[in-house]
Amino acid sequence: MLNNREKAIKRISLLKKHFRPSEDFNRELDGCTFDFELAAKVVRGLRPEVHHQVIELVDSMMKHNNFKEKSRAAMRYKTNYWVKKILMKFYEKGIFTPEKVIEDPDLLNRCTMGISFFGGEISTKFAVQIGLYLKSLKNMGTETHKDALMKAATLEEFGCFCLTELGHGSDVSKLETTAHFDQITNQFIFNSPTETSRKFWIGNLASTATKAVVFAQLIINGVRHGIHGFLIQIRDPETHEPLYGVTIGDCGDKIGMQGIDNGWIMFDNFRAGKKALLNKFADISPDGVYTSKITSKAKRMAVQLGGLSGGRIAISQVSNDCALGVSSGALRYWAVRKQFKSPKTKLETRLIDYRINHFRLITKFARHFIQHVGMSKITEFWNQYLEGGLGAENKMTSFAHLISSVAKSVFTWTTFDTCSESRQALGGLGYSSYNGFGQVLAVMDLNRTWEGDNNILMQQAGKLILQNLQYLFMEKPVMPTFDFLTTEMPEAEPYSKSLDDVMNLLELLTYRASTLIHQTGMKLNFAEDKIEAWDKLLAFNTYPMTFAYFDRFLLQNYIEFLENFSGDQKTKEVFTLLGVVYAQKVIIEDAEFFRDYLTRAQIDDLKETLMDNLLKLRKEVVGLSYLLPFTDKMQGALFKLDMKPYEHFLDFVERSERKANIDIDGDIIIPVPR
Ligand SMILES: Cc1cc2nc3c(=O)[nH]c(=O)nc-3n(C[C@H](O)[C@H](O)[C@H](O)COP(=O)(O)OP(=O)(O)OC[C@H]3O[C@@H](n4cnc5c(N)ncnc54)[C@H](O)[C@@H]3O)c2cc1C
Repeated sequence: MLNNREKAIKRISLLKKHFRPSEDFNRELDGCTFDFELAAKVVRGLRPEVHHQVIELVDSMMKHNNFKEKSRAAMRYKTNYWVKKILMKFYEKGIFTPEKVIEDPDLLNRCTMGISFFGGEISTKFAVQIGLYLKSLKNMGTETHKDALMKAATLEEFGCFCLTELGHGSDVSKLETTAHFDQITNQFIFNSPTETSRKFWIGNLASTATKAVVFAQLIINGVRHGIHGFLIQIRDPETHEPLYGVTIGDCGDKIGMQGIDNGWIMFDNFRAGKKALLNKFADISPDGVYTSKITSKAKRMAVQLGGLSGGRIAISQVSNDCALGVSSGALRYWAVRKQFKSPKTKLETRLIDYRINHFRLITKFARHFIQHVGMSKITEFWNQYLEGGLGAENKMTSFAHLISSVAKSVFTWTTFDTCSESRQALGGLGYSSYNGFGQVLAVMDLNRTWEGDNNILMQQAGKLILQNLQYLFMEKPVMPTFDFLTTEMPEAEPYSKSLDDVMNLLELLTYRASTLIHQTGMKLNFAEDKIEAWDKLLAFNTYPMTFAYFDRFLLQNYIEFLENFSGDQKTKEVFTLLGVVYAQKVIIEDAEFFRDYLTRAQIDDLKETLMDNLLKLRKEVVGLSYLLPFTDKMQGALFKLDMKPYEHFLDFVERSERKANIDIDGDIIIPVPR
């Protein structure tokens, strides 16, 4: 029988040819009480096998993680190079086919997001080409646009997704770009009437794309029909020059994502044929009459853009993976790094053995682990929604929007926070670019803004949560995950059950979610000026309610995961402990809410229990960090799986000195002026 250490070595050896672990690795893995192989199988099973295949294939293709020492131009060149190389390899190996990508662009989008640690730019470029451009052609286009779909899937044509303008990003109903239909020539005439109507921030636009999906106000005979999507050629396929009537520029330097060519575009009486309209949800008849089954402009826009929220699911996944990877790496480093002698043992203490550090990072690791399990359920919901087809009649539409919005907000906010704490956890060495934090923090920062700014998404999610309360009073069925809600607000009464039991913790989180939903609903209902009240209630009512709903959902889902786990008792205990720590921290952070249920003494006891639980987790957590599907090339220099941080870090530093003017993987020489 292999012990945990040997099982872990066997698994890592599959990814890494010569895995020679340090003594620290041996000690940490020997200390774990759970069954490594079983737990790894369970964690891996949370994702379709193709996710792992993609990571393993890309891992085998890369020489090094691309830590940046490159110019913007070199980064862009490398990004395009790798996107093409990786996709063609997927096709060659049969992991995907162009037809499969067209059929299920969300799957490729999520899989390629999973490789973001090889380079955030590479996965973002896939997201722009597949998750935005190809998917909008699929969702909004018809037979007419089939050819462009195939060219997008094979990368014969690169495209971009032009929604945001300089003046408006969140409120896209106010976009200013116009598309007048000219009935005489049967053409659309595109214009950017103001400076603020310039499409801005558009990925792939500055130098890559020849085609664009452009969102503009459709105007026929002076009548405005709202925002519609159009597919247009923007550059000459031979010369790559912008077409007549199109001006394209570069958005310039950014605080990250240098490998993505974000650009701006303006139109001056640019003409495109009638086929440019992506006409699944609206069309123009041969005699120039506008037709659409969806009568409301707002609904039409929501349906057109709705399917794109799959990008939010992918961002949620990649963010949480990143947080798990980074916090795991920091915990491994802490298991090696020592500072200060213990007055008791007279030996230097490992950073991971300080109790404050348990609180700093093990609590975060636990949350991201619970979110990791939650992600699998959220993806399941998303796939159910897609099965219903896009359109106003799909009953899952509102729920899909709710769950993707709140997941994206919570996962990206918690990830940014975890990355920042992990950077600090590495002390001064965390500031070296070879540990990847510059890139990671920049990307995770961006994830909070694009695909819908988190604050906007929280408002939209809040509205949809409250809709469920209304449904209950109207005796209509509620959305999935709202079974806990009733027309009665829970009575607040002293709670005497154990706070170290995951089911009891769920009970408390259920009271909290249910009470906050009722309280917010009531305040809005009784407000004289509902618009004013909505704005005022966001900070102390709607946001806390939305977080509370999601915290509860995550725990409920995690308990289902535990109930379905059929392995040994010890492994189950460790998994349970993660859930308990997650929920205890949530309750302590919102002790103010629980004051009607829990006395001050109970909260103080809970804090002690949490610290004791963290101590128990301390001996498991480094082993747990190896369960996750991360490969060595994804890790920063200090995070390597063999737990020899100084060796790897110095290797990076020395290589960088030797090759100060050479790209880290030795491919491009960047001339240094002498
Ligand atoms: C690197 C990068 C790449 C991008 N790529 C693309 C792309 O390929 N295609 C594309 O179309 N777009 C792209 N975007 C644009 C991105 O989607 C938008 O920036 C984003 O949706 C936010 O819009 P905004 O910048 O207009 O912010 P704003 O809407 O101006 O928001 C600014 C702040 O105001 C807050 N706010 C706004 N409205 C309200 C309100 N009602 N109540 C309270 N607070 C509010 C927001 O929460 C935010 O914090 C990209 C952006 C970046 C930075």
